[in-house]
Amino acid sequence: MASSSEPPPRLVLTPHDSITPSPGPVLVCILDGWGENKNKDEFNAVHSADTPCMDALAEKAPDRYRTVQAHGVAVGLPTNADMGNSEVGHNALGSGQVVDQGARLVDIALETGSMFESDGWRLVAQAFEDRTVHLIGLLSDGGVHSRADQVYKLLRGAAERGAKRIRMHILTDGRDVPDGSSVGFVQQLEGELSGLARDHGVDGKIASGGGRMYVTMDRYEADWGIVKRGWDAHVLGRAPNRFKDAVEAVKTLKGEGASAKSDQWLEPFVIVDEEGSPVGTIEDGDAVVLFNFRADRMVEISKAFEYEEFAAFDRERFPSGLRFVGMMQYDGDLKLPTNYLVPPPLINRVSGQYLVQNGIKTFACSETQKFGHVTFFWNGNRSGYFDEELETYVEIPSDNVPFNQAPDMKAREICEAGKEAMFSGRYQMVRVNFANPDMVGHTGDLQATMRACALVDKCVQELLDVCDEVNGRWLVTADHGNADDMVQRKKTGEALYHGDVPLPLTSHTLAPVPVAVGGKGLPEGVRFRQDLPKAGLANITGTYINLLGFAVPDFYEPSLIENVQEGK
Ligand SMILES: O=C(O)[C@H](O)COP(=O)(O)O
Ligand SMILES: [Mn+2]
Ligand SMILES: [Mn+2]
Repeated sequence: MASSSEPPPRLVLTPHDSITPSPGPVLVCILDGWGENKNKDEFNAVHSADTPCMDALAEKAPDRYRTVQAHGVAVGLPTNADMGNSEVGHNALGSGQVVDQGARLVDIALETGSMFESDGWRLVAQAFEDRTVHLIGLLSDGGVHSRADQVYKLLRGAAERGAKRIRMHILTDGRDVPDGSSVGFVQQLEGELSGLARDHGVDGKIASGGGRMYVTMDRYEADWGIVKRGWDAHVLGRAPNRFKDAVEAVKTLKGEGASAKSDQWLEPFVIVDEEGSPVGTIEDGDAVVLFNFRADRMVEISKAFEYEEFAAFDRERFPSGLRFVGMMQYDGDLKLPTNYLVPPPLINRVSGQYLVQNGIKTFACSETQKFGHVTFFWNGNRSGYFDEELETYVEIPSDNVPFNQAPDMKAREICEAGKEAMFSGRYQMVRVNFANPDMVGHTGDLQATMRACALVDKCVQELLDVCDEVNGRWLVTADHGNADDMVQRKKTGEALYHGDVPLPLTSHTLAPVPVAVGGKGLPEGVRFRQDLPKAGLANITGTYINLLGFAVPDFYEPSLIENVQEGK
């Protein structure tokens, strides 16, 4: 994450030797969470939905259709058991590079101990003697925003180095991990805290929490009310639900049977002592550590803790002298937060920098929930424009509802904006992201997700038609799987049921994702190379740079395409 204050590198694109500049715009279309899963039963919403456009891309032009890896080490994650996600996926799509991502960098900082020698850690350590250390974040082993094993190592590191009083503020998951798993994670954390009391005499307690989609972890300013609920619970010790015990809190708020709430949406709670006082409000001089490594859902809460001037909601009390750190610096341009434990991935010379330095005009659009994906993540975790003259970013406001209740989301509006941008003749590159397969997929609602996939397929067809009409070239792909598997499975692949109800899968998948290229403006001889069977998302950057008519910068992963009728 470099800052825009660095002198910009001089980045020159050279013409491709056989693919001429595109006569019309190059459309890059991201279907968020649309995997190509080999398991094609009724729980694969991509497969089960009516998707004539994507089906035809695969069937009618097989040498212009393939899949690429979107998970694990191919996108900079620690292991191939790690599913892909929007952050690492869009980083790769926008930068043409595979970099070690947050999850891996934190693992390394814990293994080598460098985390405990960082300036950020020294700041936290100032609170060990006579103040409280608060840890706030997503409690699960999803590995998308955080990992419980890293949190436990962090806790032990603090205890071994003299922390005396620790309070945990936990967001329950059920989105990157199965719904219902949060009780187990809370029990596990309680076990860790008991171990710290036994081995190091640490007074450690869970102090507050709530579901990640309802408390604290908003993103892209979709709904600041979510962050306020978190502030009230974590800092002020105020929530509509008060319990003496965190396991009881999560079990009760979740409820049972048909009216059970998803872990993602639990109401905020605080833990109180025998007298009814909150056990862990955040006070002057305390240390606060946000333990998520991923940025998007930590930016707003970071602003609430860091900015003295702050208007998004009334904080009522702003503790003074806080020792506030993030697991990482979440926004390099804003330098937010100022203090952090692990330096974030450095993603330099991203495609957006190349495009503006070569005068290419770009249009990027999505709805709020994915807006930062096609801008901030795409640009290597940089907020703002590289060049406002050459770039137009359009955000369509998302609804604030569970998306199975509105599975169309803003697909139609995004489609219209993309068409208009192509018709306008103002842009050489138009990129859009459709949020539906991912956001509806995360609800675990199979029918709604099928509807979402069918609508997105229609929108893609409309965009491709317009792209052809204006003599453009197009590339359709996705950032990771999600909608392609909507059920939890046994190791053998069979669906798991509770009684006769299938157990929903709300998380992403390990599936590869489709890539299709085409367009009236594309030379006939362009097709996918056969020699890159293990290609991943980072290979797509060079591919759209070729579609624009340029050669791929040397240090980027190679392009997926070749022109077998050179000069035509
Ligand atoms: O934050 C989320 O919504 C999920 O944890 C991951 O989804 P995304 O990576 O597609 O944003
Ligand atoms: Mn995504
Ligand atoms: Mn997702």
